[in-house]
Amino acid sequence: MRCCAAIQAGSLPQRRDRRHGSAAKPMGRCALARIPGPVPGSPALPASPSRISRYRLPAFAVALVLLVGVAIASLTAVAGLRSSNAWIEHSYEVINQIEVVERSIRAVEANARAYRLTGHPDFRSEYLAAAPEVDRTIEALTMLIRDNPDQDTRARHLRDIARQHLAELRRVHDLQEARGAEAARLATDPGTVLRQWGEIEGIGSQMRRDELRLLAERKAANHRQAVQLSVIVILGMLASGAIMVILMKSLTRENRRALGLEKEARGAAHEMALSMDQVNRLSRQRHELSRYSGLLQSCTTRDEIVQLSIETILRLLPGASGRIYLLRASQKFHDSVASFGEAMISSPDALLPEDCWALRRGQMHMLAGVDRRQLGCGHLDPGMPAPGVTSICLPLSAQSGSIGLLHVSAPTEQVDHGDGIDELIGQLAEQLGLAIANLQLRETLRTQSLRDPLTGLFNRRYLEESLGRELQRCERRGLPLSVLMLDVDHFKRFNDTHGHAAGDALLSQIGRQIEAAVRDEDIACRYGGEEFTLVMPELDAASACARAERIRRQVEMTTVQHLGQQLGPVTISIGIATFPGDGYAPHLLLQMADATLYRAKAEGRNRVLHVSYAP
Ligand SMILES: Nc1nc2c(ncn2[C@@H]2O[C@H](COP(=O)(O)OP(=O)(O)OP(=O)(O)O)[C@@H](O)[C@H]2O)c(=O)[nH]1
Repeated sequence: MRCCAAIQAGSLPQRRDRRHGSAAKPMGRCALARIPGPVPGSPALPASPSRISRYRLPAFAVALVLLVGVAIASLTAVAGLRSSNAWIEHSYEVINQIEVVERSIRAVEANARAYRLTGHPDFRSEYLAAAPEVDRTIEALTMLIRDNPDQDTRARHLRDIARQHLAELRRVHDLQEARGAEAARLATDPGTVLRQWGEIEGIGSQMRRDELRLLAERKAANHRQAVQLSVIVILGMLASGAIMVILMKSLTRENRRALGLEKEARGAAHEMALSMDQVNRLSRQRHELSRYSGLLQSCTTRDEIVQLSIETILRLLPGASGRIYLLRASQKFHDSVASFGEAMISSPDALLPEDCWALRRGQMHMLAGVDRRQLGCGHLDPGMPAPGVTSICLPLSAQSGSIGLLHVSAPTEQVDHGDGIDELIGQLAEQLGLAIANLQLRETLRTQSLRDPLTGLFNRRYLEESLGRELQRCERRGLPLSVLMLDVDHFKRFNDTHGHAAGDALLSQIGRQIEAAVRDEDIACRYGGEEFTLVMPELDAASACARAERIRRQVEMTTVQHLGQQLGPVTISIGIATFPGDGYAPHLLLQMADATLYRAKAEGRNRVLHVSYAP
């Protein structure tokens, strides 16, 4: 498994480009092996929290303090305004009260004078009623301005003058009551009255002016306070508003960043899950391939290898179909030795190497059904691959070169899954090629160890192995078996006359003649030297004699071509022993055939002899 447990930033394994077998685009084969980068399409995020965020709390505190300050300042200013308004009202009250005092003195003065001039009792009543009012209004004025020492002094002075004036009026009134209007008029001192009245007016004016000055000052102070309050409120609101705006912006940015991170985390989790699936699938596939490798070691026949390979291919690609081809001995055609699955793309039973790009180039050739511009192999149906089907041709190679072809077709979505299944099938093909090549090599070696190199016939070892087996088989089935011993007559003389090489050529030719004369089930061997043995299962002595005679005649009629010379002809002698009449065991039959051969030699050579010892 290519996946690693540790997380590595951004390094993904490369997927092979299946169409050309080269490394290409990155794939998420190893999900654990990555920390996902920013999710595509997500807004660019700040790498770290904004600098403002660390001042956010103090900024909130400052904004809060500002708001509280503004509130306190506003309350204080409002209280100040209320107080200043009260003083303004107070000034108006004082001014008004001064007017009231002056009016009350004038009323007393006017009624007293009217009574003196007319003697009408109504004026007298008015005078008597108005006189006490003066004291009350002056007392009220004194109460209003008692906090202002200057005004208080003036008020007291005004009260004294007013009392003196009222006392003068009273004196004149009392005189009028006692001695008549004329006496009162004569007793009136206009100078004193005018002076007192002038003083009263003067004090009143002075008090009014002073109060008007105070009123102006209080109005100005009131205005200042109102302006200050406005400034404080505006500045406070602006400052706290600005802080709030900055904080809002910071929070919005932070929120956006958090949303981005969350989206990124969701994307990463999703990718991780997909990658885990891929890792598991890859692990299963690797396991299948390693199981295949293990079992392949134990396969002893080509059929087992082919069967195991097909089973593994179908485990890796459950919907696949295809064929396995092996190169014929003629080295020309590749014959199909097995097919599997329900063929999605048909390929013939035999094909020439020129028909397949994979065989020509010695590497995988893949065709995806969607792209018809790709080079298609000649052995596939025209118009193939079909849409949605991918065709993969993989050469089976060994050290000696190409020995066959694996053709697999499968649904494109299975092949194009991003987990390198084509690579796995490629590895399987490599192992399949090597396994078949090994098997072929083993068979060749085995054949070589059982064959005589000069004649191509089986050797004596194989004879001993197979004679016992064939004898048992015939015995079980109650059938005869004949053993023929053949020996070239006067071979030493032939050797001596024509040379050892000519002797070899003769032995080789006799071997070919014997091979051509026997049936498939017969076993033709070179027993040693110029001696041959034929095991003929299911053949009785008479039939064996007939066949032996045919061989003898063929050899007798044949000459050997050696170094441009026609040599021979030679003759052979043949001794025959037959089961069950001449023996029950392999070595007994061989001994009997050998003994008969020697007897044939002794009787004159160039003959076939069977001596029946049966009772
Ligand atoms: N060229 C050649 N000669 C062989 C080979 N093996 C054995 N010989 C020779 O075969 C000859 C056998 O001679 P003999 O056993 O005397 O038999 P013969 O000369 O055939 O006489 P008869 O069997 O009695 O007819 C010997 O000279 C061996 O050297 C071989 O592989 N090649």
